[in-house]
Parts: sequence; C-alpha cells; structure tokens
Amino acid sequence: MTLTQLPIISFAQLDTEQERTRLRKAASDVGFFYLVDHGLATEQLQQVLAVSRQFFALPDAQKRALDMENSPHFRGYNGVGAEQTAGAADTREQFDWMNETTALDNPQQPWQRLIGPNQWPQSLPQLRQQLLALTAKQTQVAVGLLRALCQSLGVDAHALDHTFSDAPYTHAKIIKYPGVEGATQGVGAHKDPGYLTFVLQDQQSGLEVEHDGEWLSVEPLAGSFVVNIGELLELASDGFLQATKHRVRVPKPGTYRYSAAYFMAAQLDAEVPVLDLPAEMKARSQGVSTDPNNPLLRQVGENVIKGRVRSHPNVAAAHGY
Ligand SMILES: O=C(O)CCC(=O)C(=O)O
Ligand SMILES: [Fe+2]
Repeated sequence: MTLTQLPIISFAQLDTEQERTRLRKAASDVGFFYLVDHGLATEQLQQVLAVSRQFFALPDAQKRALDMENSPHFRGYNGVGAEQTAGAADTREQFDWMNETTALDNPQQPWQRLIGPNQWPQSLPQLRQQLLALTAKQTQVAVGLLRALCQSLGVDAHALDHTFSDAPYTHAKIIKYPGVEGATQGVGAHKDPGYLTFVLQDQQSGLEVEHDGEWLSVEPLAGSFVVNIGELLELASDGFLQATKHRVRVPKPGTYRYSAAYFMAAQLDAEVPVLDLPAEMKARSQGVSTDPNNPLLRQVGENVIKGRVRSHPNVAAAHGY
C-alpha cells in the first residue's frame, strides 16, 4: 500500500516497549517519522522561526559579512545558488552553525579543520542565544532517541554512547527557500551524514521523502520535528536501517518556506561500530549501500567532511581542502 503520511512517534512514550516497536518499524520501513511530545515548547520553536525570519531579512551586506567562504570550519551564511547537491545548485539561503569551539593549532586531518568558532551577526544577538539554546535541547532529545532506537534494535540502550561521550558533533542550519520562477530544486536528493536529523518546518510544505521509488510529501505537523535516519545509523545497523533520500521542492513564486535542520553525529574522532543485531533483523538487513558517488565512511570526521566539501566546493577551494 502506498504510504500517505509519515508515522508519528511520541518521544515521551519511548519508555514503553510498544512505542519502541513503532519506532523501530518507522525507522526501518520509512527512515523518516514525526517526533512529538519531545518536551520542547511550541513557543520556543516559533521563536526560532521568527528570529530566523529576522536574520534572512537583514540587509544583504550584513549577511554577506558572515559568508561561509570566510570560514575554514564551514560555518556561516550561503546565498541562493551557493550550495551544490546531486550535481546541481540549490535554491536556498542558509546559515550554518556547529559546536562552538576554538580551532586546533595544528590539525593533522582535513576533518579536524571542522573544529572551530561560529560566525554570528552582531546586529541580531538573539539569533546566537536562540539557536544555541535550541541545539542544546535538541541534543538531549537526540541522545534519548538514539538510546531508545538502540533498545528497539535489541541491543543495549548505551551501545553507541562511547562514540559521543566527549560530546556529539552537532551541525545545524536555518534555511529560507524562496519561490523562484522556473526553479524546482530547493535542495537536491541526498542522505544526511550523521546519526539523526531533526527538521523543524513552518506551515509551508516542500520536503519530500523517497519511499518505494516514489516521493512522499511531508506535510507540516505543528509542534513536531521531522526526524530521519542518517548514514552513521545505516553503518551502525549494517543497513538494517537505511539513510533515506530526501529533497526539498521550491515553493510557489512569491512564497517562501522556512525550516531549521539539526544533524546529530558522533564525535568526529570516533569510528562507528557495527551493532550485533538479533538474527531476524540481520537476516532482513540490506547491507550498507554502495553508491560510488557517496561512499559511507565509518570514521565519523571523514564522513562529515565528505558532505561539507561536496555541498560547498567554493568554501573547500577557498581553504585548500
Ligand atoms: O529544509 C528541509 O526541510 C530539509 C533540509 C535538508 O534535508 C538538509 O538540509 O539536509
Ligand atoms: Fe537532509
């Protein structure tokens, strides 16, 4: 039967085996679901979307001063057309931030250059405050969700904890998709590189998920996060869970879509283990996908930097990646 809506999972009920079974089904059959009862107030989420609108409404020069091309750590602003996905330019403006740290003095590996400071607009101090508060709460929920997912896969809830015990690598972005005549690709079809992604959408749809060879539109559900499985979970489950491909279509001309995406990975220096799943799950596993254009890498930093360099060739070139 064709799927018409994503499953809805209650975070608050994941202490019950019944809800964890629903979680496992959603994660393995679709790889995408709405997460509700996650404890973040709808008001806080509305404030994030409001401050994000304020950010994108700043004068172009102020946004350009934060251009990602200034940052060897892939942080900051990108205008429409700067990012590449599936070999074509995306029609979206975005602002990216990650764990707030200082750069390493002597990075040995390209992915170690991801470590560093963010770029924040001085004229909108509430952006930094709102976005860092959001990320901190999302990390708590993502860790709880990952543990429940491990349990649902028949392994210890803490089986992956050692891969993020220093602190998970978190990357997030606020996004504005403008309706541009003749454009269709808001963001091209892709998988996300981390463990789990949370997307906060406004009332405008546009996100589509690949399921059984068709594209399913993810209609907005107020107060929810749209959660999806990333490549690190495909690796950890040896393909029992698949990182589902998704894309965003450009809204109608004259309209806009705003969203905020949060990507939780393991710490950059970790290796993702293969979990010892029960035999019946192993038997149903498809194995890790082998796309020559997108190899999945167990070394977390390498998997993350792969995506950054591919999405932002201008930033990679400016900083000698
Ligand atoms: O804006 C969205 O709904 C999803 C964005 C997305 O898939 C991404 O940035 O990886
Ligand atoms: Fe994505």
